[in-house]
Amino acid sequence: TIPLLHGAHRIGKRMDVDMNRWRGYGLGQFIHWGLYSILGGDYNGKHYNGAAEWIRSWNQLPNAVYDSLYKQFNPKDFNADKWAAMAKQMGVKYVTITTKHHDGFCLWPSKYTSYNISNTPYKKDIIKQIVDAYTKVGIDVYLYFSVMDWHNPDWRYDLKSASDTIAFNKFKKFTQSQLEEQLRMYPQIKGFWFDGTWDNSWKKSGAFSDSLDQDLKRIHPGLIIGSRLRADDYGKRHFDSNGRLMGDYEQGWERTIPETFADTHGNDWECDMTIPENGWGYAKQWMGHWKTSDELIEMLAKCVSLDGNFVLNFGPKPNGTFRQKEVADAKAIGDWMKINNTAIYNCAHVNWEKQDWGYFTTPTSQDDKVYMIVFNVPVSGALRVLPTKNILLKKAYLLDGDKQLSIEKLDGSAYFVHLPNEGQKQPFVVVLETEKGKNGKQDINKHI
Ligand SMILES: COc1ccc([C@@H]2N[C@@H](C)[C@@H](O)[C@H]2O)cc1
Repeated sequence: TIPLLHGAHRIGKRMDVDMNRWRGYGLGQFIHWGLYSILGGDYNGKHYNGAAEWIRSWNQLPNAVYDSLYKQFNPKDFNADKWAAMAKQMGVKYVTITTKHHDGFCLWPSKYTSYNISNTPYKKDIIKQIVDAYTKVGIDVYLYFSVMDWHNPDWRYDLKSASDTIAFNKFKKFTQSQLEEQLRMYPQIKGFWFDGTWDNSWKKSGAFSDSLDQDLKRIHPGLIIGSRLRADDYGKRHFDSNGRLMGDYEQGWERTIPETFADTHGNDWECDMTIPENGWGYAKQWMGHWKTSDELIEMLAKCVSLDGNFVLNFGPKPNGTFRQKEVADAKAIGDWMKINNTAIYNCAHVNWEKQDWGYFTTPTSQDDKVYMIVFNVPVSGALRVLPTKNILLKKAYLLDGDKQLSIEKLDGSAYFVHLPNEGQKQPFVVVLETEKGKNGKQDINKHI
């Protein structure tokens, strides 16, 4: 291996109580809210089709115009308790909220820049209200923080001169000050979600990213930080020059989900997903296909079946309310979770052969129980199950209502679980109770 000072300092998963809680969340909410929400991807009646929170960077409008939007920010209908209640009904266990996106505007009253919420007509601390309201209903809070800051004159994309280095050193101090300020002001938070760390200036700041990670965790033991913060001695990100994950979980699955367990490299990971095709901040016109709640529930099941968490993004309007489609999806997911969350919360991957009807999960607390989250019922109504060697199926029943299902032993160690022929209209869960077989020989293959 390559000797590294600022590579991964841990091999394998974090197994402390905070990370075990993170591992069991299953479902989270992302919220992107800021000055970009005012424009919603439009300017002067023209709609631009990039991600709406990036409008400042696409030169659709003069920077000065964008940077004065804070004078209009006054979300009259914002009510953090209503946001938290919607999230609670949806069944999310954690929320990640933008405190500062790439545009540099701070939703909290930072003392390190005047470009913050206290200088808007709204004045009040949005982050504190959200942290308090979500914590009150038992949802853990994580803070999104963009390192890249288009508003700060000391930000640099690359370090090409002594003056770049002097400016960027000031910028790094500013960054650390803002993060330590957030830890002091919002001690209830459980972690940071970093973004904006792909440029050369940060790739050349591996030592700083390592010391920052350690400083924040020293101030706030148990803090959870994903793999998008750090760069190693050679500018490698997420995985260091020896291929080891730098961070408490793999934070790279943005609008995409691993296909197989192998794709997860056996790490903890999180998928962050938009309901439209792309775009995180409020957009008046959403791009492409609007995912249905059934599609979103299947993505959630797939993530949990592969040992990941599924985090769904919401982009509130400038007045602090959510668009109708987001409210409807939160309700539909919540209604499904109310019945089926046993197969999601504190569940993990099952290393049985993947089947077409859906996804397996297993409760981390019980290894003799397996859940089948069924999306595609075959016309035969027979769901094939191929456990790993020496695992036998004892019982099968519907999670919702306990109706017993008949199990048919097939050749080898496979089974059919036969469904009743009432047509389920929603994805549903079958519970399997298993037992270890005598370590007798498996049936030989009769088709010699
Ligand atoms: C293709 O490059 C990017 C860079 C940043 C992003 C940001 N990360 C998401 C979580 C949003 O904050 C988006 O603006 C998306 C795509």
